[in-house]
Amino acid sequence: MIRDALILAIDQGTTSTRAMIFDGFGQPIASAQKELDQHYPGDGLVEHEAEDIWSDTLAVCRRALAQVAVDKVLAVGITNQRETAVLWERASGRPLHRAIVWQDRRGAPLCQRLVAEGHEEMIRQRTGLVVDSYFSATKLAWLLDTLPGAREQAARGELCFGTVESFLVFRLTGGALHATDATNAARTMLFNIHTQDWDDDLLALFEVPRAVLPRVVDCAGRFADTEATFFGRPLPICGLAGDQHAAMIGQLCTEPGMVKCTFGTGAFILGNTGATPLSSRNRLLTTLAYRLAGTPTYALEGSIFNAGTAIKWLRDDLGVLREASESARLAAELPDNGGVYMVPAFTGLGAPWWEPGARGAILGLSRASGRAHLARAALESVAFQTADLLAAMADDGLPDPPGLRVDGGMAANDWMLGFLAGLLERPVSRPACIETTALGAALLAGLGAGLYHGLADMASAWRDSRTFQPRMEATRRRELLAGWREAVRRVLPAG
Ligand SMILES: Nc1ncnc2c1ncn2[C@@H]1O[C@H](COP(=O)(O)OP(=O)(O)O)[C@@H](O)[C@H]1O
Ligand SMILES: O=P(O)(O)OC[C@H](O)CO
Repeated sequence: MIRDALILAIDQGTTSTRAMIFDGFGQPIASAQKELDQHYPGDGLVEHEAEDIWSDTLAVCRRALAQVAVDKVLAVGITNQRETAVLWERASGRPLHRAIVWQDRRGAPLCQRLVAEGHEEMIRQRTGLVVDSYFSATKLAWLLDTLPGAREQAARGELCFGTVESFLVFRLTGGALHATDATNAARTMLFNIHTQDWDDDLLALFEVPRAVLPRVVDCAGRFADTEATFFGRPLPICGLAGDQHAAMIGQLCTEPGMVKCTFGTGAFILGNTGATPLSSRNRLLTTLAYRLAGTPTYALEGSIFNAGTAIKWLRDDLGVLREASESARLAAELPDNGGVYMVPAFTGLGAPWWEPGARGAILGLSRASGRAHLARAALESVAFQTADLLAAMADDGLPDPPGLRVDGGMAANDWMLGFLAGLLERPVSRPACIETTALGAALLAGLGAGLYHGLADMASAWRDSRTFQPRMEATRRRELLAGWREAVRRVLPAG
């Protein structure tokens, strides 16, 4: 094995674009990052400039590659914010509209119609998803309905739809490859997770012509080379996965019952269910953990739409925090939460409520409440939502997880992880490399390039850095969870 080979991982996230270079042992060698501009053109609307996504990706890759010998780079792995929909011209590569971001709720009326018409159960059975505007299908339908002539052009094969990795692959290969991987496809609400193909009935329901859709590939393989002009020489693209699925790989959650949670803008908990797609009675999603050599491994997922956003909001909009990390110190200053709860439903509530109409609230304020209470309430809200989802997974039959593996920008917060361990009554482990999403993309690319011979061969890439043990009294836990449930009840629409 040539472990001195390097892998370039591209992690195109909601708030930033990163390029990281790893060695064959999963050690980070170089990185570069750029914040991505967010556009909020109206209530519940969230967009990104697809051209920014592209130019930022090129820029960070070049900056990271400048720190290493490019001839040692064996392969490229790409991972991405999922569900975000891009529609572009096949001939020119020009996007027809800003990318519609996963948090965007403009598809909600169409979702309501589909539910009213009785399609919910069929959609759930085939895609594993709850009917919600989070997924790409209603975003694509909106684009095809809104842009003049788009549906006809799409039917003639003149347009390409893709999630962000698909757009990047298209651009990086100079338009040679229009592909998506199975994990990203599984988030569109157009893909049948059992047949592993686009579903004709769903395409008919959303009036999406097959010609606009990318080819669906595995998460690892030799897909295509980047154009030589971008990085000085062609680099083979060998790994593709949605960011939460890449994090499953980066966290080495490769056995049934293993669970990871990534705390970024949102928070996403995935539990590996092996070869079996478990059907949830708690409105969790059935999704792919990954697909290798044509064989899907399934997962249950709970999606929290707003996690780090709450901290970012306190910092950028209210000016309550100077730095995101200050939230840990402030939370630790208080003996308890003082009865203050925050429900950060800025763009509705995700699993298990799926309530696009819910909006955020801060409850229980008194004259004694200060900025420390706000910081603590924001951090606690993320832990409460995580606890709700793990309880739902256990109820759905996921084997009892020994602990939780965490990563993402917010996993740097020791106070939150300690609180979470107490709430879950389980150890919470943070690996040495919390950039597990990028690591997962690199490992998949290494697998596709033949650097690793299988998942077991990658096991040494995961190293524990700190495990937070549960230390919370049972009565306290019960009181806190009761306070949280009451707060959620107050933001859910009546009835
Ligand atoms: N020490 C911290 N404590 C709490 N939240 C943090 C901390 N550091 C970063 N965050 C939050 O984490 C988010 C960034 O995480 P990241 O994984 O980079 O996000 P994404 O991949 O979704 O763009 C931001 O919303 C930020 O507010
Ligand atoms: O960009 P992130 O890391 O917040 O992840 C976004 C998710 O993939 C949305 O489903």
